[in-house]
Amino acid sequence: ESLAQEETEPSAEREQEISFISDDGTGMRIARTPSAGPTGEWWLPALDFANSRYSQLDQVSKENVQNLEVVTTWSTGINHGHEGQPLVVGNTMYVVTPFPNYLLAFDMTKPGYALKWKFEPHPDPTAVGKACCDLVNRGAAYADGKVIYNTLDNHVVAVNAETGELAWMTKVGSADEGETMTMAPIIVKDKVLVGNSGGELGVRGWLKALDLQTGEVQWIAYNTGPDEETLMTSPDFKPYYAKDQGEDLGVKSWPPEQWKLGGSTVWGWVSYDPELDLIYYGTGNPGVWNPDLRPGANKWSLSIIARDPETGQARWAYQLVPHDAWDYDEIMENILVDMPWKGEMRKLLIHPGRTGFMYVLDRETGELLSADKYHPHTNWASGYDLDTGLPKVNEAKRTHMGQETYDICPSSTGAKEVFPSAISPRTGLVYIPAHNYCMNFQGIEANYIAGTPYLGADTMMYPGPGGYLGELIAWDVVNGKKAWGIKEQYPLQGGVLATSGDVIFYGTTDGWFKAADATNGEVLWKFKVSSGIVGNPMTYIGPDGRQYIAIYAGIGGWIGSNAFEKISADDPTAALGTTGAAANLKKVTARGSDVYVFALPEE
Ligand SMILES: O=C(O)c1cc(C(=O)O)c2c(n1)C(=O)C(=O)c1cc(C(=O)O)[nH]c1-2
Repeated sequence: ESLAQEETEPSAEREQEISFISDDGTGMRIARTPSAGPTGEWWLPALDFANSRYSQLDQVSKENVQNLEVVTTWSTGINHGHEGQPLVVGNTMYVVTPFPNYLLAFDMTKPGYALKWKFEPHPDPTAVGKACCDLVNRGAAYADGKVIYNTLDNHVVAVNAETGELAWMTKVGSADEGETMTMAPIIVKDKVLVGNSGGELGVRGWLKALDLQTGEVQWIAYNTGPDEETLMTSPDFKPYYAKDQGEDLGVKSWPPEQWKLGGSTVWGWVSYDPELDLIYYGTGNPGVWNPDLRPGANKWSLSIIARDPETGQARWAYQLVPHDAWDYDEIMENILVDMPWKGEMRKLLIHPGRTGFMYVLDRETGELLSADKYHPHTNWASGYDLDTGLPKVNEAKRTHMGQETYDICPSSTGAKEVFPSAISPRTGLVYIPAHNYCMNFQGIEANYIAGTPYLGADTMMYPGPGGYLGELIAWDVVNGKKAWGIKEQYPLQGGVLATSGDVIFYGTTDGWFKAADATNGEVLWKFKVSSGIVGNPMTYIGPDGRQYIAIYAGIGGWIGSNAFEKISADDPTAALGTTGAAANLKKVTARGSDVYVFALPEE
């Protein structure tokens, strides 16, 4: 009896620390742990491990949001895409810039937020030529007195949050091989979790865990290759669907040796469920884009993988799209909530897919509970078979070598990009920053040369039907349908914040920062910032007890780089084929590098 007690104690202890944010109206609940920081601060990229981007702050509400004013602004001086979001720890705000990846610390107790220090990691400029999609960075995470983030040249850096001194730095990838890093780490207990970019250069995707204290690599989970290397050897590894079961699928689902160039990178978001003690992430496109050069399912590209953070061993894996023919990276955010589902409380994983489908899974088992089109023009598949977990592919839209396939929706840029959604337990809605593009796609020959583009496709993207390029879609999870949407002339390439004041914040690529009513989508306030927005809004309580809202203004990223002077609007294949979709961004915005902070007027 005493033995059993001992065994259950650690997890019981863990669970005691977990609190839940909930709302009686929807029955939705979101786990929060002390390691996500106190209410009013912002320690993790997505605020919490659930990737909810839902703040409990309510001083700014739908009744008063129209009074928001600028409190302070400053320029980071780096004119590339400002993705991600600041962190707030105590009275300090931390900002990571695009390459050369400065970390700036601002003293929020000083008027105008005086700079406390600037950390310069001096990344190797070789990485600049390897990044597919501008020189972006999606932010930092805080734990144990350290601010931790990735540099474009594949270093994970931990900086003393107080002094700005380097605590440790670990090189985890090789720019010579085409690897870069743009994603924001999360810190689970004593492990820092990071992933690589380079799916367009034939790299092999991975997730690595580093020791929070020393920066030493604890485990590496590749997303292609033998089970030994994908860490799928545990008896607890139980993929839900037959199609995902079997030995060494990360080798056998590829032509010989192709898995070594198989992409499936991790450049998006990682989630963690402290109760189940599992991490979740999505993987990118298989290398090479041309599907005829890699017959097979190409595991584990376009998959959602659940792992034990301690060992890295996989618990389940579900491939959303076998044998991708459209470059649909599925590194999108996985939002973890518990919710009544068909009369029963379920532990859900919500994944707004690049494919245009909203995937809802049971995150204990990896079972697909629903997959509904949230992008109305999605035509590469008609739906999903929930018994097999397979998409019902429209073969007329499957791309091939030497053959142009026309009018595929959505395009490779997806029905949404990496820019993250938010969820609100008060409304039961997921707020998705979506866009509306279709494409023509042709597979072509590709030769692998380490560290150079390895695409094997000509793509041309253009606006989808309807006369709009962006839409903030409020999606009713349980009923599997759109509740409402806010159409935007330009593509949405920034994240969303939801608050318990029932306000949704988001930014547009033409530089409008907007607040909308979370219940019905009425735009309540908007402010024109200096440059297009590709960052994610965040909120916190300042030293004076007031609620503040921060956002970056600085156009960039893949689609956003069409605003850069060097991209020719006359070349439809420039910016990886997106100029047809976004060339006119140049007319409405230009490069920027600003942080904006807003608040209600002082009483
Ligand atoms: O396959 C990859 O490794 C990889 C990496 C990245 C990146 O690191 O930013 C992007 C993409 N793919 C990609 O497909 C894509 O659409 C994209 C857009 C952006 C952006 O910041 O706007 N990055 C990336």
